[in-house]
Amino acid sequence: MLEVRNLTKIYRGLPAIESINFTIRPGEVVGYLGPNGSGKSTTVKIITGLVQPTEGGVFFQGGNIRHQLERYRATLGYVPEEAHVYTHLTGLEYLQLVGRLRGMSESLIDVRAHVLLRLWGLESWRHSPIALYSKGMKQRILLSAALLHNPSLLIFDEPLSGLDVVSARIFKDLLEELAARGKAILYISHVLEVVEQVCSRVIVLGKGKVIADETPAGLKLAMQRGSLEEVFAELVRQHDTRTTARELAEAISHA
Ligand SMILES: Nc1ncnc2c1ncn2[C@@H]1O[C@H](COP(=O)(O)OP(=O)(O)OP(=O)(O)O)[C@@H](O)[C@H]1O
Repeated sequence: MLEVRNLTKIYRGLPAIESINFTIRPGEVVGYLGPNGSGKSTTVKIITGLVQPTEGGVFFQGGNIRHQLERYRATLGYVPEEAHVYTHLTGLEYLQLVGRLRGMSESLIDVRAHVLLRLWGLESWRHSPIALYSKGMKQRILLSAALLHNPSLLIFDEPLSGLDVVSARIFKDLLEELAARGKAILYISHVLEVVEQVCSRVIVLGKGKVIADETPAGLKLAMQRGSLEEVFAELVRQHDTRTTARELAEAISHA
């Protein structure tokens, strides 16, 4: 469904990502992992059509997204890590705004918004400004906004951020339901324990390049490691974290 082909982005002469290739098929939940600065956000900005690549392209159902940006965006649901929400709007007004921007009919917006608000436990807050919502409530509104138009491609960047245990559980089960309904899902996160639970495949980035694209089980087997976290540490050759932690603690205790 989504094909990222030979994607390169150069900022000020330096590559943020270099020759990235991968596909996401319907029904797949693909984890996109990498250390800070490895190029995850840059890839997502290009996939969502916000930034143009220096080379390569993103193809949705065979066509380059640049030639069908509006139609493509209508099939895309995106939950960014740091969202700018109009906090003076109520939860219901925000969903109505998002639905109108996506060209949905008023009656469909009304039905879907009420169901989503009820299922996320936000019904009694629907007429309150988002400014009064807790972090987890805001996150549930963002998830609702991404799902409102029933997109076929979903991109979630740290979607569990701020969610309590029950909401996080609902979200993880929801991912399974959406995948079973043929959605293609890209899941960006540093929480590898969850990635291992929810992703059918993981792509690991290191310094702007894909260094692994495998199932979590395949990666663990190939690298003879017990958890995805150990595989990740090995792949990106993270330095000795214990020593760095000790040096940090010592640095602040010596004036
Ligand atoms: N607008 C920009 N101008 C210049 N350099 C940029 C720009 N955006 C990103 N970069 C650089 O590109 C590289 C990749 O950054 P990116 O934000 O994609 O990484 P990331 O994997 O999302 O990191 P994090 O996990 O910290 O969010 C970094 O070296 C970053 O400094």
